Amino acid sequence: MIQLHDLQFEPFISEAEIEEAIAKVASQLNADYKDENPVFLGVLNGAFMFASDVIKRFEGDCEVSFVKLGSYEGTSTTGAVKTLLGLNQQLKERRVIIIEDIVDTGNTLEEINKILKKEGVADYQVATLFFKPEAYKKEFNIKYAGLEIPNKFIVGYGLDYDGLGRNLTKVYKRKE
Ligand SMILES: O=P(O)(O)OC[C@H]1O[C@H](OP(=O)(O)OP(=O)(O)O)[C@H](O)[C@@H]1O
Ligand code: HPA
Repeated sequence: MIQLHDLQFEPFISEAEIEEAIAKVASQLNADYKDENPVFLGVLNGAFMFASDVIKRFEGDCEVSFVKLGSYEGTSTTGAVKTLLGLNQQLKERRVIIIEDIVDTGNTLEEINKILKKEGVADYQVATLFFKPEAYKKEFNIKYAGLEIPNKFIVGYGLDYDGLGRNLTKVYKRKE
């Protein structure tokens, strides 16, 4: 059990399970994009760890870029996704893979959809380490999902509770 701010969290997903999920996504990305010179677009802050681990396993040429979006306060979404750091690279006619730590309600993804449509990319897909199907309310298909998880608030491996917990190497869920 760990404590972050006022809340307690219990172990939920082990390092081995995370490793296996990363390897699965990496092998799918290698199969689909190896000769495509894609752009990996990481969504900060949460995706920094997954981006590093999955992109290291990519075996073709690729480019890496980041945007910074935010919408969570405490353990819930505000519903308003703010762009805190926008694109700094031309993505016109490029194949883009959005790298997320988690897709939850899909609000963040919807905002990125808008950004990428304006850029005129060739196509884009999402690769996320964690996916909460019960919480997801949008149409866009989540093609690459490492692990589907129930609708619980989690921390660790990039994910935070009010700034804490991103450095944890396994994932914890909020104690009920
Ligand atoms: O599908 P959604 O409900 O939009 O949730 C997913 C988003 O929420 C988290 O970001 P957050 O807004 O907490 O910012 P952070 O990455 O800086 O922690 C996470 O990193 C995803 O980007
Ligand atoms: O379960 C979560 N934990 C931390 N941050 C998040 N952002 C969306 N869902 C989550």
